[in-house]
Amino acid sequence: MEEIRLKARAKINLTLDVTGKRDNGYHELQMIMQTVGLYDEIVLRKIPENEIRLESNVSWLPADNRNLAWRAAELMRSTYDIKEGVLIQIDKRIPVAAGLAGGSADCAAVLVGMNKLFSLKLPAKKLEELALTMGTDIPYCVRRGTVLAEGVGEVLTNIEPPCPFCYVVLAKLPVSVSTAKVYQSLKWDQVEHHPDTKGMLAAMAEGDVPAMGRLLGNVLETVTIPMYPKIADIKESMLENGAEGALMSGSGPTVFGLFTKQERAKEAAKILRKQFAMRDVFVTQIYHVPHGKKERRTTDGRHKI
Ligand SMILES: C[C@](O)(CO)[C@H](O)COP(=O)(O)OP(=O)(O)OC[C@H]1O[C@@H](n2ccc(N)nc2=O)[C@H](O)[C@@H]1O
Ligand SMILES: Nc1ncnc2c1ncn2[C@@H]1O[C@H](COP(=O)(O)OP(=O)(O)OP(=O)(O)O)[C@@H](O)[C@H]1O
Repeated sequence: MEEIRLKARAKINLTLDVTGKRDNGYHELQMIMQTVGLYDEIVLRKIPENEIRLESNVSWLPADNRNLAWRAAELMRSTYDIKEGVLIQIDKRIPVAAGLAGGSADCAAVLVGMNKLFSLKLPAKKLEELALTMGTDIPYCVRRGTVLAEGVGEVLTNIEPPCPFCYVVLAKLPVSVSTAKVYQSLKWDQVEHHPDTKGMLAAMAEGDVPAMGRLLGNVLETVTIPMYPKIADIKESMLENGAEGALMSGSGPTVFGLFTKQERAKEAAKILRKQFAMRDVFVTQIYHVPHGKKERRTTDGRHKI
């Protein structure tokens, strides 16, 4: 196999609670994470030169070891003594520094892709371990689906049945948020409203999207909304325009809304684009990871996952 094509999908946090802080500054989390349909497309290709090359459609995105996708390829090459080089092409669609784990998703996809491209046959658990050395969201991005994430984000429990299907509108203000700064500014022991994680798990088990909408919660909103009050206005607009619930994802600034009807989601997206002069508004949906899905070959011999 010379080339592999991958979809690196974005995540949303249906709940995000902080329950403590470790001596090293990292926070103890309890969050329900969910993959959505929006993805970056990544092609990995073997090249004869003993190096990693990275190209993307975003001119200002770093193409060296500052890029998490580059780092993933390098980690696999050095750990497993791979002599061949790799070209990474990223067609970026997930907004950057948005709370959607775009960089983490690219990184995870490259780990999965290198494992296949070089027939390393590493189990998913090993890929999740390698992922954690590069970022706390990355093990989840290797796993994907509906997952309860605890610890600093790396203790993962699959949730069965997964989140019920619904439409998701993502709306990102044209500002970038630093995850590190948000956590540094969080007064975790003064947070008054913690999300009801158990309640959310029960609502998901019932397949009750309206109840899920009422139970969405993210304590990082207490930091990011005062920085960008328009986030609260976007949430309100989503609710006025038919969302069952709306919440900031991760450290923000992206707001997501859950919709049971595709038409209403499309209409809300149209209104949001206009009302807040936002370009980054997407209508997507809950993504379910296919169970036991076999690798598929495209007609030209490339692999798809
Ligand atoms: C906000 C979330 O996206 C929710 O899913 C994640 O918790 C953040 O995941 P991430 O972007 O992969 O974060 P990392 O790259 O591991 O860490 C960025 C910074 O966030 C802070 N951080 C991260 C995770 C955590 N449990 N506690 C923290 O305080 C640390 O200061 C760290 O320097
Ligand atoms: N492949 C990549 N795609 C996007 N950003 C990347 C990538 N590699 C490194 N980065 C850097 O990572 C930083 C955060 O980008 P990212 O899009 O992952 O943020 P995020 O969506 O807030 O992530 P999270 O939700 O995990 O906190 C940016 O400053 C960006 O320059």
